[in-house]
Amino acid sequence: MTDTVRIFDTTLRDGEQSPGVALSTQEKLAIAEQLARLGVDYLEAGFPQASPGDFEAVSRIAENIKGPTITALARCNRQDIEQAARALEKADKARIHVFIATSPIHMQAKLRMTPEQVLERIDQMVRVARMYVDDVEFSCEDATRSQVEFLVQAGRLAVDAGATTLNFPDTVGYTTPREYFQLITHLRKAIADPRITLSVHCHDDLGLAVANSLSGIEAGCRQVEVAINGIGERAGNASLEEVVMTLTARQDQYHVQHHIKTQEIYRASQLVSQLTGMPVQPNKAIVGKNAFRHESGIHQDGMLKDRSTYEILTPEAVGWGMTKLVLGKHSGRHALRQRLEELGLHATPSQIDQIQQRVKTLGELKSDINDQDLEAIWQEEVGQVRRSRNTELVHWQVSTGSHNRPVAYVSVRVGQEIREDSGSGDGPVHALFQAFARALSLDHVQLTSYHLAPISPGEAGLASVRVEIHGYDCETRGQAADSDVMKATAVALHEALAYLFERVQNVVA
Ligand SMILES: CC(=O)SCCNC(=O)CCNC(=O)[C@H](O)C(C)(C)COP(=O)(O)OP(=O)(O)OC[C@H]1O[C@@H](n2cnc3c(N)ncnc32)[C@H](O)[C@@H]1OP(=O)(O)O
Ligand SMILES: CC(C)C(=O)C(=O)O
Repeated sequence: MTDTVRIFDTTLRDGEQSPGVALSTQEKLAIAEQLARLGVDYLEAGFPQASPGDFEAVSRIAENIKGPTITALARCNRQDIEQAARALEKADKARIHVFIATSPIHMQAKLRMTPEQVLERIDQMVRVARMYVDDVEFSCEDATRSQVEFLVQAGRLAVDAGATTLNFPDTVGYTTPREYFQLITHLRKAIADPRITLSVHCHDDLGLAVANSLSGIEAGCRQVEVAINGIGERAGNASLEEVVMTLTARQDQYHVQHHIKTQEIYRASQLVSQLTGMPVQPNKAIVGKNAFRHESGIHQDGMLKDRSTYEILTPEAVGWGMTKLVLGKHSGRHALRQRLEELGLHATPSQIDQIQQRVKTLGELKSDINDQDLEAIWQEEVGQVRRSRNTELVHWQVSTGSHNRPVAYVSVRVGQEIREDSGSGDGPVHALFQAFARALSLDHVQLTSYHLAPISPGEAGLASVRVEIHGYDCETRGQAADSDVMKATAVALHEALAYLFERVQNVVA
């Protein structure tokens, strides 16, 4: 029998706890689709009790994403667990993940509970979770600063109450590989129940999250909790790509299998970076821009003679450099369909027509359309990051220069009605924002964030624009990609303001 480590992805839960990150439901669905394609075993979709938005996102993912077991986080209280169960109702495979802190500092200072009260709560709440699902994970938050015998007690109690996975997180990134190995080895022997999966969840405060996770696996954990690009609370979580590729490249050391389709890693990394607005550092292992680039002469000479002189992994293994056909303005539908299929992206004939128009327009500016360009276009035309169809951006125009104040004019269709207006501002983005706000009669709105990032290199490469708008007691976001930065800005502003407009209309109606 093969020994398999289950990959539990928490990009959409702990990953979204990264300061400055707030994903919309559509963006979470787009990431969840890619995580399913990647082959993660468990997909932690969120914390439904945290907000109505989180609840909606978990529910939509549970309903629409097939393959992984969809997981929702809950504190050890009845409301959180019931809310998680409601959000997971439509999932084919569901898990509730309940947690409570077990370290003296967390119990005393944060929970204000005695150890006995914590144990009682674990027993009660794991039982409540089991009333809703058969698959319950229990986590001892701050396990690595907890007393070992208390962890044993908590773990045994959770198992007796029905937990099927026990997770011992290094919540504050405090442990070291050797210490964690010893802790997990002790817990495995003391709890000794072959029906239970032990799990690790490591944070990167000391830069040891991946090393500690691998230590946990060596000590017998068969679930590892990770996030794409290592995003997460504070310094982040162990990165999925680093853990998975270490297990892959060093089979000789770890002797375990996993279910990840490694060729999907690079795409997942790009999508998460684009939608969260968190760039990947160039020297990041596996997915950084420089991860497979060789600069110095001696290295290049070695590479030309035999790639394995300086490459322990091939870029193709993680989905880099798979392009076989060069797409551009002369490409036809066949080539386009084939490339999309190679990338695992499905589109109907009419969607292919729309994508082809976008590819041709971009091809006028850029000689070869790479996979990142194509995926960004697909996401907008077919994928989950598609535009609202209730209002339509008909026309936009912006003018700026050294001697005139930027002015913008926009025209938007709302149902049968065409609404037009103009605006001026300190810069062209502000002018466009004003024009849209006036056209949609949105008086109390503020542009709180504007983020511009290149998607693909080169002068005419696609750029992604993300905006955040505050108004009417709500934060909305818009995102668009285009080689024309102002066009991407107009589409993103329209998307965010159209959402607010529809919300205000619904409230009034
Ligand atoms: C290690 C981790 O990553 S844990 C997950 C962290 N994720 C989040 O916090 C998600 C976002 N959080 C939120 O939206 C909010 O904190 C909410 C909705 C969950 C709770 O909001 P509030 O009710 O306003 O409480 P607040 O966040 O201020 O305090 C947390 C409360 O939960 C209690 N609590 C914390 N963890 C647990 C737990 N695992 N089980 C039971 N109670 C807990 C705290 O003791 C505190 O209780 P108190 O109000 O009686 O003092
Ligand atoms: C809820 C748990 C698993 C967690 O996120 C942590 O301890 O870091």
